[in-house]
Parts: sequence; structure tokens; C-alpha cells
Amino acid sequence: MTTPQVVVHRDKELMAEATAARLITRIVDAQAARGSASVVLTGGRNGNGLLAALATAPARDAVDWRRLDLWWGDERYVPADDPERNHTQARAALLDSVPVDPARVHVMPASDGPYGADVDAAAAAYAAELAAAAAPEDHGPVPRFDVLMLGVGPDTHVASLFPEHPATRESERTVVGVHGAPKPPPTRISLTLPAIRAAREVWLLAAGEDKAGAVSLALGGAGGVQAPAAEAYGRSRTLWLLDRAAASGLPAGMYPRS
Ligand SMILES: O=C1O[C@H](COP(=O)(O)O)[C@@H](O)[C@H](O)[C@H]1O
Repeated sequence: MTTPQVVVHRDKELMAEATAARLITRIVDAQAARGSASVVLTGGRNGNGLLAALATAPARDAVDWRRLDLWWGDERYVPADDPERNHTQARAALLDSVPVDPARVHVMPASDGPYGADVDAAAAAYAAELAAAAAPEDHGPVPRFDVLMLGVGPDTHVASLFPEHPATRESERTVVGVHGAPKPPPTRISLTLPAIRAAREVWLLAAGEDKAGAVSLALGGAGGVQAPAAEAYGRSRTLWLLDRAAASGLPAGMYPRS
């Protein structure tokens, strides 16, 4: 487990811009070191805000978009063109305006796809896709993602792992079908905590007053079943990227204040 580092920005706009700049640097460094990079995207307000900031970032063309694998941390199990899909929102925010290789954009299955209503089969298929992409040096059933991003929900959920939900206890599978999620839509696909922890770096994003309670609970020693965000960490780095409102419940001394 890596100790979380907390970075607090003035507001959500600056947080999105600074995180976009950070992500560009991380991708460019990974491409220089290993030839390609792999990033796991998140949905939600902060995830989409980051992608929109990336789309207009002055340095965005420093990324070789064709040498980038994109995965998702979770997806809503609805039809492929549904506006609720994280993929649909990511396309609008960024993916339709950069030259990504479609074969390297690893979209989670949709409910009108080959698995129909069987979300567990859809989740197993995504797990198989991850396993096929894992190299021997990754030493596990998923690639060693360079950066895995997670929006933190007001209830501390990350990906589609909700507090007290059975998916938070999963210790074997890397991807699960989620039934009865408390936030609509109820049927989802999610990476599990073991898959999340395979990433080199895990970045948790939270902005706004409605996230302050979740941030202080997760960083205040809660367990992963009560507060899934508390147990999302990377092998080399765990970074909490916040705005001042989301950080307002943290004790003095947890991050440098300006
Ligand atoms: O449902 C979801 O919510 C979280 C957080 O969303 P936010 O709008 O409260 O920031 C998101 O990270 C996740 O990917 C998504 O499916």
C-alpha cells in the first residue's frame, strides 16, 4: 500500500487543468520509457471535467495518441449510444477530437451488445480482454496501468464499488457485474479493488463541497467496505487531487495550505 499524497487546488477548474497537465506529462514519460502508455479513465463530473481540460490543453499534442491504451474503471450497463455511458461522455469530452487508435480504446460491453442482459458475462469478457493485454512482466491478470483515475462519489464510491456492496469485497475477480447499485443506473460493470491496485499510479479526483465528507472519511482511516475510496491505491503512488471545497474537512497538516 502506498501512502496517499494530497494535492489541493483552488477550484475545480484549476484542478481539471492541472490534472490534465500532470496526465500529459505522465503519458509522455511512459511512452518515452516503454513505447506506449496505458490509462484507465473514470466517469463522473470530475473525470469528464479532466477530459474536457485535456482536449483544450496547450500540450495535448505532445501525446502520441496512437500509442495509448485506454481502459475504463467502470461503466453503466445500458445501450451503447446511451448518454449515461461513461464512454459516450468521454467521446464527447475528448476522444472524438484526438487521433486515438480505436483498437486500443477498450470500451466495456453495453447492454445491447453480445451479452445482452447478462452483465456478469459482460464483466467476464472484459476481464478476459484485460488478461489478454497483460504482459508477462505485469505479473498478474491485468496490465500494470500507468495511471488509473477514479472519481470519488459523495458516498465514497469509486468506479462502481459502492459502500457495503458485495463488489467491494471481491478478492479474486478483476471485473464484476454490479447489481442493484444505489446510484442509477442500477446495473453496472466495475473493476475490483485488486485490479485497481495493480496500477502504478492511482489518482482519486474530488471537487465540490458535496465531496468533503467522503474525502475526510476515506482519508481518515475508514475501511474499504465502508468507504471503497479508502482502499484504492497504486503500487508506486496514490494521489488525491482535490479542490479546496472537497478538502475542507481534512485536518490541518494533511496538506500544505496556501
Ligand atoms: O457513477 C459514477 O460516479 C463516480 C463519481 O461521479 P461524480 O459525478 O460524483 O464525480 C464516477 O467516478 C464513476 O465512474 C461513475 O460511473
